[in-house]
Amino acid sequence: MYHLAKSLYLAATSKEGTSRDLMIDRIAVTPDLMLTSRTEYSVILLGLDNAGKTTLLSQIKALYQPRPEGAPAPNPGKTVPTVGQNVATIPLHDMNLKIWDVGGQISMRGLWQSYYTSCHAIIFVVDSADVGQDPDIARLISRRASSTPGTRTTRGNSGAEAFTEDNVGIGAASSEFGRLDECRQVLESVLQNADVAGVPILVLANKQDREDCVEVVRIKEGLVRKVFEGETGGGVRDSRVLPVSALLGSGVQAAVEWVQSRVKWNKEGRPPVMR
Ligand SMILES: Nc1nc2c(ncn2[C@@H]2O[C@H](COP(=O)(O)OP(=O)(O)OP(=O)(O)O)[C@@H](O)[C@H]2O)c(=O)[nH]1
Ligand SMILES: [Mg+2]
Repeated sequence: MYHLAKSLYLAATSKEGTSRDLMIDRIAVTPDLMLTSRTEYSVILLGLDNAGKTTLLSQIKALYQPRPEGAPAPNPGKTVPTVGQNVATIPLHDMNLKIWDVGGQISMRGLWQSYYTSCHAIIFVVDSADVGQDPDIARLISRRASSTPGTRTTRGNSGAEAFTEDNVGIGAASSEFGRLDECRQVLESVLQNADVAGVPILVLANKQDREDCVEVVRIKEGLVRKVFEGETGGGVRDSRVLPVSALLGSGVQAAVEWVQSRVKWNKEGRPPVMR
């Protein structure tokens, strides 16, 4: 009787030990946990409404997020104007990128600053088909000065005309410069914000697949370089201008890789979070 009880006890305890070990093993290799217990950097997508931020996020998800075998790739072309935010966690080999896509309509832009203190990089998306064929902000400013001598206009902080829902947006009357001036003002206001001082910025000249788009070099020289070198440029930071088509996916991988390298370089200034 004693021997029977002892062997039953040993069998019970050794089985318990085995199953606990197995459980620990299984927890250690669960893919979900591997995803969540990693270095995480946050990226915000900014830019005017209709620039292509949500399309870009969908394309990044389609390229980087694992999906069940046989599942169709999501169609990044179907979007509605973003009210609020979309967010996705993108697993890369050495980090997770948590990408926040926030609405670009005027009424949404006030929310952007609540993302500034915790972001590690900014992607500013420009619609390359809506900045005119010669997107040079110097021309824009001199044209405005000569066409309105002595007239008074409503001005924003940086001397630009104040934009309202009525005079801008995709439904507004088109001008030779498209939405270049609005884009300049919005980019300047982002750079000027002290909460994003030193944060790397990638400017994407999007919609490069469209026939009426302007080349990335024109956007870089005429808009981005002038804004960065101007008095509202906001100090020293890593920056780059790249061409993409969020719709077709071209250039998207290079954009993600640029962000991936820069958040690491800047990790002393903005350390990642561990999840
Ligand atoms: N041809 C072309 N169209 C694009 C591209 N990217 C976006 N679009 C189109 O542009 C429109 C607006 O795209 P969204 O991604 O919704 O723009 P958004 O920046 O998120 O706009 P908000 O949410 O209002 O801030 C949609 O019709 C997209 O299909 C692109 O690379 N090429
Ligand atoms: Mg959107």
